[in-house]
Amino acid sequence: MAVVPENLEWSLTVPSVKELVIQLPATVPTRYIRDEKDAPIAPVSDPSVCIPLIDMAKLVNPKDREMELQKLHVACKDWGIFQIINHGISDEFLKPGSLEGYGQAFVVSEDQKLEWNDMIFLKALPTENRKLEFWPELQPHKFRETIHTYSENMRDTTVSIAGFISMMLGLKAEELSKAFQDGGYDLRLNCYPPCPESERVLGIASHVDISRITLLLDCGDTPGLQVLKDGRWVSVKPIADALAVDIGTIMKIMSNGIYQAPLHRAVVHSSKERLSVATFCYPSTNVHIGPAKELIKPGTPALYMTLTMDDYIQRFFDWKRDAIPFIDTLKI
Ligand SMILES: O=C(O)CCC(=O)C(=O)O
Ligand SMILES: [Fe+2]
Repeated sequence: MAVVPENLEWSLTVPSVKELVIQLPATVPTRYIRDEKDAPIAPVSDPSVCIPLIDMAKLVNPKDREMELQKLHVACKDWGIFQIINHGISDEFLKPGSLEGYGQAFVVSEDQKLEWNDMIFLKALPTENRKLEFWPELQPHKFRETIHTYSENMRDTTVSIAGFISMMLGLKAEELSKAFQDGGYDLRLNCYPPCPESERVLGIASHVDISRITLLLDCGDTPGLQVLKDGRWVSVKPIADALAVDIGTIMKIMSNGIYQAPLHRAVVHSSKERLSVATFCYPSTNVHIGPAKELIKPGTPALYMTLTMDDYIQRFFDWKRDAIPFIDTLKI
């Protein structure tokens, strides 16, 4: 008898999408097909639906800083996602090489729709969190060193963004930066093989990240990421050397709902493979998650409960995905 996962911490094993594609199917197994009606996709020609672009060089330049900080604040409030350029990470580390992936997470029933995606999920920082038995050792060449340096670069970038965000929210910048410095960083390497029925499947179904902040790297120029804004799916156009910064549920709670944690998804292409790397930043386990105390005043009560990181993760694993959005289960 098949083992049925009790919660989202365990996942049923599913076939590899890449292996399926090798057989050159003309159609796709029904388990991947999603024909249900969804929000419309915004036309790419509409300039009002372009996700905000933040220049990190301007954030550190006293002459341009004030304006760019305002842009950042508005991006977090209105979108919860933006792209950053001039983040200082060398190009070499934005190309993590050819990544191979296998597996899917959160598959809890045999008839649940599957994603057109093979992925590898790794705990990267702090280094003692690494379970090296899951890390490829010899192939791809230099995988371990590359991921090590890559995750450290992602941490440094997240720490600077956190500093700027805390300034705009009126929080103590050093405290938040320190919390991000000591946080946990997990990597999800997504591989979306080409799909003969690309319009009828999803690479990643619509979701909100449960992290504090997620940095997303497109390894190439094939678009795939879409974010839901005002009832329409907006495509994020990959920009060379840019990273997308996505506000997760923890940051939305911390900001007491001032910042958005947007629904996003990944669509796939009919003839091109797409690779992306998501770096999820979490607080370390001893940190409490809740609205920042500076933001709770008479007239602006806490909208979300405060709980330990362990409780937060446990609640996520026990959450029933089809019921209410996860963040709503944490409302006071
Ligand atoms: O591939 C993408 O652009 C989206 C990835 C994503 O949302 C995730 O891994 O959580
Ligand atoms: Fe995501």
